[in-house]
This record gives sequence, C-alpha cells and structure tokens, in this order.
Amino acid sequence: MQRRMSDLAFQDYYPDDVSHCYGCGRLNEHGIQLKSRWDGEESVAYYTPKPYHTAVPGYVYGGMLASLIDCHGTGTAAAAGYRAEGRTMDSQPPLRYVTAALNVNYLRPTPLGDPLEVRGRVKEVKGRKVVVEAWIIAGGEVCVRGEVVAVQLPEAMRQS
Ligand SMILES: CCCCCCCCCCCCCC(=O)SCCNC(=O)CCNC(=O)[C@H](O)C(C)(C)COP(=O)(O)OP(=O)(O)OC[C@H]1O[C@@H](n2cnc3c(N)ncnc32)[C@H](O)[C@@H]1OP(=O)(O)O
Repeated sequence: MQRRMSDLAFQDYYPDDVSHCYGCGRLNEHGIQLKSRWDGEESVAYYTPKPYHTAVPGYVYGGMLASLIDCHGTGTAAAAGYRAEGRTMDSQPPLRYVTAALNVNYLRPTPLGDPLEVRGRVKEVKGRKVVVEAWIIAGGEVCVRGEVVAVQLPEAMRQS
C-alpha cells in the first residue's frame, strides 16, 4: 500500500546526503533509524532498545538514551524550522540542523525491553537556532529529561 505524505516522519524528509546519522539516518542499516512525528504541539517517537543496549543488566545504556534525545531533538528542530518558515519539509532549500549542545539528565533507571516513548517540545526558534526539550517515558514513568540546542549549518559548511 502506498504511504500517505502524513505518514512520513521528519527524518524521512532528510536528503540522502544527510541520512547516514547513527541515530536518525534512514540509510544507516546499523543505526537506530528513529522516526519522529508531530503529536499536537509535541513531537513523539518510539524505540525499543536491543538486548545489547545494556548498561547494568535489565537497564538501558545511557549513551543510547542520549542518542534518542539527540536525534528526536534535532528532528523536531528541523520540523520546527520549516514550520517557522511556513513551508513543508519537502520544500527547497533543505534545512540542515546539527547538534550544538546536548544536555541529558537520568532521573531513574530505564528498564530494558519496554518500548520507549520519546517526546519533545519546542522551547525557542531564533534565527538558525532551535531549542527543544525532550524526555523519555518507560512504563508510564519519565526516566530521562534532556535539552537539545540545534543550529542550522552555516551556508559555507553545506555540501549541497
Ligand atoms: C529535510 C530536513 C533536513 C534536515 C537535515 C538534518 C541533518 C542530519 C541530522 C543529523 C544530526 C544528528 C545529530 C548529530 O549527531 S550532529 C553531530 C554533532 N554536532 C556537530 O558536529 C556540530 C559541530 N558544531 C558546529 O558545526 C558549529 O558549532 C555549529 C554549526 C553547531 C554552530 O556554529 P555557528 O558558528 O554556526 O554558530 P553561531 O556562533 O553562529 O551561533 C548560532 C546560534 O547558536 C548558538 N549556539 C552555537 N553553539 C552553541 C552551543 N554549543 N550551545 C548553545 N548555543 C549554541 C549561538 O549562541 C547562536 O544563538 P544566539 O546567540 O543567536 O541565540
């Protein structure tokens, strides 16, 4: 069945040349391939870590959780950037956001095996910068809270 446009995740719009990120690149066969979408004023993504994403037995490795915050944050930033310009994510030119700063607070151990819900909310859109707060829910409890400062690459650093 053909997918409707509204089924596409933010990351599905990334051009091929920037679709190899370990966290969100749809062309990285070894990566997480995170898929983020709007859910009202928030954004949401789901991911179930693999058994080898272990910190201590039974709990998720913090670096994996940081990756989820990072790529959900940059994806949400990209979507917010297009929204702020009043255009769709398939319009030109593409906006290429990278992580300038990533802050992650681990509030309680995150159980391994449960599907994780990653949520985001845009705090600020200012020029080339978007600040997104993000959090991870497991079993109905918020386990992780973080913040991503995403900045559009300067023109000089863009390859295409
Ligand atoms: C269709 C969709 C397309 C999307 C494509 C997606 C691509 C793929 C996504 C995959 C990605 C996955 C994720 C990854 O893994 S991305 C990989 C990890 N990230 C990097 O390698 C980035 C390396 N850093 C840089 O390239 C530069 O430092 C950047 C470009 C980030 C900024 O250098 P630039 O010289 O351009 O910045 P500016 O001085 O003009 O400042 C501009 C604004 O930003 C604010 N600022 C700057 N730095 C920080 C900071 N550390 N904390 C807080 N704020 C910071 C600054 O105050 C100012 O705001 P304001 O003072 O005006 O308020």
